[in-house]
Amino acid sequence: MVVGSTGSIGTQALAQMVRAADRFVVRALSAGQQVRELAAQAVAFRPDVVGLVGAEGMSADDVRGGFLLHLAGAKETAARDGGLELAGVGFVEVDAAGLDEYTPELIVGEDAARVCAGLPDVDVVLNGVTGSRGLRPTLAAIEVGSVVALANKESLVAGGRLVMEAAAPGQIVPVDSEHSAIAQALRSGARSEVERLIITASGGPFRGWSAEQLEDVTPEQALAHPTWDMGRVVTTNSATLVNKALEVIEAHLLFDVALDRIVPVVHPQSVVHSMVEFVDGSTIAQASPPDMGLPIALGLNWPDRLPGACPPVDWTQAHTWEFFPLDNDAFPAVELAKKAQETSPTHMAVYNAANEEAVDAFHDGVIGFRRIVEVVAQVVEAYDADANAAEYGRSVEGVLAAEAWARDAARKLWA
Ligand SMILES: NC(=O)C1=CN([C@@H]2O[C@H](COP(=O)(O)OP(=O)(O)OC[C@H]3O[C@@H](n4cnc5c(N)ncnc54)[C@H](OP(=O)(O)O)[C@@H]3O)[C@@H](O)[C@H]2O)C=CC1
Ligand SMILES: CC(=O)[C@@H](O)[C@H](O)COP(=O)(O)O
Ligand SMILES: [Mn+2]
Repeated sequence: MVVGSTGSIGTQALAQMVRAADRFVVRALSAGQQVRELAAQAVAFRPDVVGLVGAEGMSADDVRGGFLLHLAGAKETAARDGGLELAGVGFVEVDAAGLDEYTPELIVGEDAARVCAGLPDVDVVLNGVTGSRGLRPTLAAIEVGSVVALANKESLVAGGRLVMEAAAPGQIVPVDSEHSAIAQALRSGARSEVERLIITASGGPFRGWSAEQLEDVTPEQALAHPTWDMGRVVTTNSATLVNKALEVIEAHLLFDVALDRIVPVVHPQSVVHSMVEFVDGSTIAQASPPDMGLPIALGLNWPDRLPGACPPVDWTQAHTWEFFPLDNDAFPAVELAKKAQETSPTHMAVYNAANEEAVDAFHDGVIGFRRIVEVVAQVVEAYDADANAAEYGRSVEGVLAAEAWARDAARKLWA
């Protein structure tokens, strides 16, 4: 099943499932507000269950009504055209047999993703939701024993050890490109032979810029990622390097490697997705064009590869791959995260929540680009004084309380 099926990761996952239709049956789909798109996806994939949060202020009845209306429209189109054009997926052929009678069970409300993710007898739950709202769905899937193909890094970073301790070994399969690359490279040696993890970063649209140059950056500039086409939050996080900060912590938790042995390296081409250095001086890199099709397909089908998931590097052409150290002065987000992770079990939940608030404020024109990471730093520093920091890390409710505190503290900075 796919949580966040209408997003960038979700639609690319559906495209992979269309390509390898003999291997996948979609049991459930869940989305936020895109009712029309979800209804079309439902008609194309015929899940038993769909989940919808719905737009703010809409009643559950209105959301249901809207969905059923769009479902009827999508059925009509599919019957007429023999299929449906889905955003981010392409044209999907639809079998007319049983189409009229098809109506999925519909779960509506803020909890819809968690309910869908927690359905029993599902092999793999792909979590493609954005933000730490993905934490409960991740935990629900783990609890019922499904494999979690995890794109939603925030749930792991915010939940921390809680998530890793709830999961059985191998139950979380990384979809994030860097972590998929590391998981692939780790197959080259024993865990005891691993020296360091090298996480590549594109450097974002402002690679090489000084702190002063970053002062007047606009949302439009921040969303112009040089190599990847992704959702708004992760793209903004790439520009501030907060994405790399979250990914360093994600790697630390997933692969149980100490923070001082995880090295972020700027690689503007985004072809080497990360590397593992072994004790004998050998470095194993995973390379493919910047296309999430590969890590998504591998995450859904782990440990087996899906043929044709993405085109390979064209080795008949000349290529230049560059690697540079990170500029921690202009982009302090990674160092800040390492310190936060070492301070308490909930400091990264606070870091991430403050960042989510600051990213929204930046896009709303309330704060400037550089303020995003400054806000995160201020909120994390203020949290040091909270006597409950360690206690919060022992339960989901505690993590959510720490997050709520952080969101409030962040908003007060520009109120
Ligand atoms: N995009 C990429 O290439 C990569 C993304 N990632 C990670 O994957 C995750 C998803 O990113 P991306 O696909 O870019 O994000 P998008 O913003 O494109 O998609 C987010 C999805 O979450 C859904 N959603 C929004 N609010 C809720 C809610 N309250 N409950 C349930 N679902 C909700 C959205 O639904 P709707 O649109 O219907 O409102 C949408 O389907 C992030 O954690 C990101 O960091 C990691 C590596 C690469
Ligand atoms: C595709 C993917 O995994 C993103 O998380 C990507 O890594 C973002 O690029 P940056 O390296 O610029 O953060
Ligand atoms: Mn990534």
